[in-house]
Amino acid sequence: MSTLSERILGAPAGRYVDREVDVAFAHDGTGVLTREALREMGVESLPHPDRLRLIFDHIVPANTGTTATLQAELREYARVSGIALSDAGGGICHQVMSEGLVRPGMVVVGADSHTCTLGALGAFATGVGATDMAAIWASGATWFRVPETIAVNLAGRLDGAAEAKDLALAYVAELGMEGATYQALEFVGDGAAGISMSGRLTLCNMAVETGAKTGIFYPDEVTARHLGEYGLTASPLTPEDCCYERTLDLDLADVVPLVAVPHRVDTVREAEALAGTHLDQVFVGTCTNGRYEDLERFARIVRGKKVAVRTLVVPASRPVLARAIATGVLADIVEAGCMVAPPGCGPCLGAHAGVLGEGEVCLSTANRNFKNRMGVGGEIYLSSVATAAASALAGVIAVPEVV
Ligand SMILES: CC(C)[C@H](C(=O)O)[C@@H](O)C(=O)O
Ligand code: SF4
Repeated sequence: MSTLSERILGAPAGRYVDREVDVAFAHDGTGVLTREALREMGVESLPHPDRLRLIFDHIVPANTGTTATLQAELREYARVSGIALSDAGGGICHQVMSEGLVRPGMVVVGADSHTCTLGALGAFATGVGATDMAAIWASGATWFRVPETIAVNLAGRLDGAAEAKDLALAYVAELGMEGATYQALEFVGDGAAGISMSGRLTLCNMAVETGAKTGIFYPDEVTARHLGEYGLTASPLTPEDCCYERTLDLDLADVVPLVAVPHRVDTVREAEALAGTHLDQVFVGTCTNGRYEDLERFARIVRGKKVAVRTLVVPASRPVLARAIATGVLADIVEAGCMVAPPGCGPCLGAHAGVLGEGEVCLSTANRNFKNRMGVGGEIYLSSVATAAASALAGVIAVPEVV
């Protein structure tokens, strides 16, 4: 009787295993460092370039000459070494990978902490540092300590204005920022089946905010439907009754709109308690909440109205942007007075396009609200898309209505 991580890694929790890696990716930031580490290690050719990917997303388009030069060098490196490149504007690495590049049962590593997002597809997906990534690129394999698992047992259905992001904030608050260090979170229970792939990606995305190695869903009909869009298939797997370190029971019907307050992700309050809080900016996007389903929900709320505060919407990938254009969702967002920036991380980590000034307050749909993250002296509140949309219209934090 094993957890899904144990089944994929092929050994019981606590054991160290060497595993071939199915896909290993880095972005424009960590890619530069990975390239540098490979140079220092004297590695010239890579054994499996077909399993590697570079995805430009963190600072796109480049914001300075230095960034542009580094990106140009990395672009050239990808070309000569045969590594597939998703260039600026293609989207955020985790979103790009979720669009047909990851299948259940795969071992996926990314040089970015939110690689756990891809556990939504039933893969064992985790983040590593750039030096580890260089070793993986050089050898095609790495070691893992098979994690112990916490079951997040979901019952019922989300209702009212609550969405998967509120559930994510609820479990992060419950476990705390170190509550699952080096463990895996397995999302199980009847309630898991009712969560869309977009919602699952949001839930797994935030696993690392509890210190977890990964978050993971069992492949089921929702997974099969998602993969089917890319011509891929998946066999369903069901949880075995086993060996969890602990079980966190959550009733989805109890989840209400929540907001994480500065400067900790696990300091969460009901949106209602914060209603009226001053805002200078609303930011909708990121690997947490920049998918089509998110943009569509946002558009449904702001359609035919005008935002009352600076609002920035950043699609998570080019396909997300293209679909939002095709369906009219983007026009609704633009007509409501929002700015739209090219697919990528946007201002999530304070590098460009939407950085906060001293004392400015942002309500963001991202996953981290650490001090100074979006700009020195800025304050970040984290919420769902619906709460962000209601707040953008109100100009202050507001509770979303059921739509
Ligand atoms: C820049 C990068 C290494 C970082 C991460 O790994 O998470 C970033 O994506 C973030 O969200 O803080
Ligand atoms: S969107 Fe934000 S959290 Fe996600 S990878 Fe980019 S910087 Fe990191």
